[in-house]
Amino acid sequence: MDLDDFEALYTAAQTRALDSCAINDHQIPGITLMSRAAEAAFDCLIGTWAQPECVQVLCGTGNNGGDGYLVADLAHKRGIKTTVLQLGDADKIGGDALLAREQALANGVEVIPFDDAAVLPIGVVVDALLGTGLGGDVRGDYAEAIAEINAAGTPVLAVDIPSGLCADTGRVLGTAVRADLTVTFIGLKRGLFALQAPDYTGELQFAGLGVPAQVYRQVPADCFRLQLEPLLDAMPPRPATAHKGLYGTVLVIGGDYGMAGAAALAAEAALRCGAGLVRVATRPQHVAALVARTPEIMPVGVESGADLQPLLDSADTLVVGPGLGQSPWSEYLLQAALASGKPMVLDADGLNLLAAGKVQPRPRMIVTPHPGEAARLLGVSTAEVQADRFAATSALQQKLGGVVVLKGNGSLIASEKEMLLSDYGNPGMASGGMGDVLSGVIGALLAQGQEPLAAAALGVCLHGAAADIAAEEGMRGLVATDLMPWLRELLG
Ligand SMILES: NC(=O)C1=CN([C@@H]2O[C@H](COP(=O)(O)OP(=O)(O)OC[C@H]3O[C@@H](n4cnc5c(N)ncnc54)[C@H](O)[C@@H]3O)[C@@H](O)[C@H]2O)[C@H](O)CC1
Ligand SMILES: [K+]
Repeated sequence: MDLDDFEALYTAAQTRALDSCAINDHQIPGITLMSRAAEAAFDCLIGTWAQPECVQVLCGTGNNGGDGYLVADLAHKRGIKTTVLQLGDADKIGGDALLAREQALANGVEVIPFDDAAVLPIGVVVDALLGTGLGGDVRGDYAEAIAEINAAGTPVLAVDIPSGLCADTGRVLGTAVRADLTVTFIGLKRGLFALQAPDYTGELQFAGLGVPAQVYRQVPADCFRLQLEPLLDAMPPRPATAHKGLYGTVLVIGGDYGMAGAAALAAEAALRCGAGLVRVATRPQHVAALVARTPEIMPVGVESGADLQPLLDSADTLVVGPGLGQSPWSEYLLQAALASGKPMVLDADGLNLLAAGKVQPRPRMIVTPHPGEAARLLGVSTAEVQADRFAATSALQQKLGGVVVLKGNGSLIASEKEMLLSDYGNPGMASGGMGDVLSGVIGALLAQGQEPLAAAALGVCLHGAAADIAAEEGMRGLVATDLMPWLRELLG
């Protein structure tokens, strides 16, 4: 996998390092960067809303506010009625932000203390309150200003990041601006793609501000935003001499009483993603139903060790967990699967048995927890996992080894060295069975020779992209089976 194919994502600290590298090592003055940021934001504003009747710019006392003053200056010069509502104590403004404020004032821009004004429900509002300098939950007037922006009912452009959104995690820190458009500078912040961020950023535009490429080599990123196309290119074309033996045998292990459907979904997804053969080790009572649903899969009823071993021997890849349950039967099957040493995707109840200490992890697994399963595996609350998904995913990877997929908005895929983010997918995926399909997708890609990280990355993006197409007919009522035709179409 070539990470150069993907956009780098940065933390707030890394973005500040990019800024200072551009300023100190490449002699681009901070005020020049700020002017370029303002020009980029203003161009997006005009490009989106043409000539608004007025522009209200809410400015904080830091450099995000500095950007805002220069946006106001540009709007004023364009003949647009412009007002700056200024938060905080003007005496606190320094550095480049002070230069920007002085420039706007000198050019006749109206600047009013926020305390003496209100956000009016007219024109376009520009949010230049808080950027990457946000520290902790939004305090005092800033919270009030955000509430007024969100209540004004006008189009909102957020400068760099919607104020109140954490650039590192995507969390809303108390409150945040709901923007229609966010123009972010120099580096894509990873928080713009995680958790609730899409509900707050609106359309996202990036402006590099003419920072030399060398700066990005001097400040390396440790997280990358996946794109489906380059990952698909890694799947080799099928030769004329293709036969099913070339594309691996996937063994799905699961489907305890009442949960045969989970195993069926994983098995069908594996077939739809190109596995050569798919077998299912499940309760004997489920065999007929599974065959009836998908005649191409080969379910085998297992109750004892003797039954399972031949299936493990003939499999290239295991998908353990869909509908596995947590009974003694479940535990036995998982123990045997782990002992086989075969490449494995471990999901659902397989993860819960692992978290309960019923089995020990082994290297080279791909685990695919949702936040609750990750929380159990880490011994923390789900809220703690969601509070910093990046940290939780790294911690779980360090604990288990192998590859960890933390599902949810902005799914994360981590190996020992890499952290990858997929922002494919949509809220319609919040329905039972989606995780079972994902585990089958990844199992099929592993069986076809993809390395674990590549199989997980492609599988997550494929799964989310298929759901995005299926959701075009409506998010509510989107079910896991709806993904099947699109998995096949996207893989080609
Ligand atoms: N560095 C550059 O050359 C460029 C920076 N850009 C813009 O600058 C901001 C980052 O600016 P910074 O001064 O570091 O911080 P902020 O303006 O984001 O905020 C600091 C400001 O806010 C107050 N504050 C912090 N936390 C809170 C809180 N929880 N509640 C209330 N108030 C808070 C703090 O007191 C400061 O006054 C970056 O995002 C870009 O927009 C240029 O774009 C590029 C050049
Ligand atoms: K902002």
